[in-house]
Amino acid sequence: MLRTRVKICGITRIQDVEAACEAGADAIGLVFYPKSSRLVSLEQARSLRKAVPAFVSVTALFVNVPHEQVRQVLDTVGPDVLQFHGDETPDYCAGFDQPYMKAFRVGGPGLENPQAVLESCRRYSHAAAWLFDSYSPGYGGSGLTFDIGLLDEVRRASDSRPLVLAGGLDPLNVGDAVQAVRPYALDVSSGVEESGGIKSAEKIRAFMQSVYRASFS
Ligand SMILES: O=C(O)c1ccccc1NCC(=O)[C@H](O)[C@H](O)COP(=O)(O)O
Repeated sequence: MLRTRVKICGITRIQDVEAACEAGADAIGLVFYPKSSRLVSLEQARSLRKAVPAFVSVTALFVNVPHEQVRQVLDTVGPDVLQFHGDETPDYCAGFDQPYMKAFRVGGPGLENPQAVLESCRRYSHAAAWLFDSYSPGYGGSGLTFDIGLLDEVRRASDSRPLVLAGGLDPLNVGDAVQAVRPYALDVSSGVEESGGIKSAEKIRAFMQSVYRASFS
């Protein structure tokens, strides 16, 4: 059995890249959403990317940006995976010839029941993974949890993609979430932070320890 993979999202500082990688994170996320407290500039993103060791991947997160903006990040930063967290269409997401994750804001409009969640996901059949976050008036990184029962149909479906669980995870609740959902990976931001964009090495370590424990129990 493999340990559930972990992405630490919304990193803005080199020391947080180091803390995440030393604790065993599999991926880090860089946020290119202007309204986010975790927004990074292209220059910042390039420096952070260089600090990431081999075998740890880098995800670039966008919300409803023009195609050219994603291209610019691909060309200058070189992320491994794209994460679309807004209302991007399947054609748009597939248009970069790059692995991508589509985020679904579970419990929000059109995603209020398990069947609707599955139908929505199936539109993104080319996605490398489907990411499930809670609905919030902003687009994500809210620290809010959602009813994981809404993922029942997705978990049952035979054509499901790797499932990434997000939304309000922290060192205390992640163990139960892993055991209940058995996702491919977890994505966390607020739960390992001191404040917006400032991660806590201690919370990251505690989060990883909880994930290790739950993955093998
Ligand atoms: O982090 C942000 O500010 C953000 C802004 C807009 C869209 C998504 C954003 N973050 C996404 C994530 O950090 C994670 O994928 C996920 O939403 C978990 O966030 P959290 O509930 O804070 O752990």
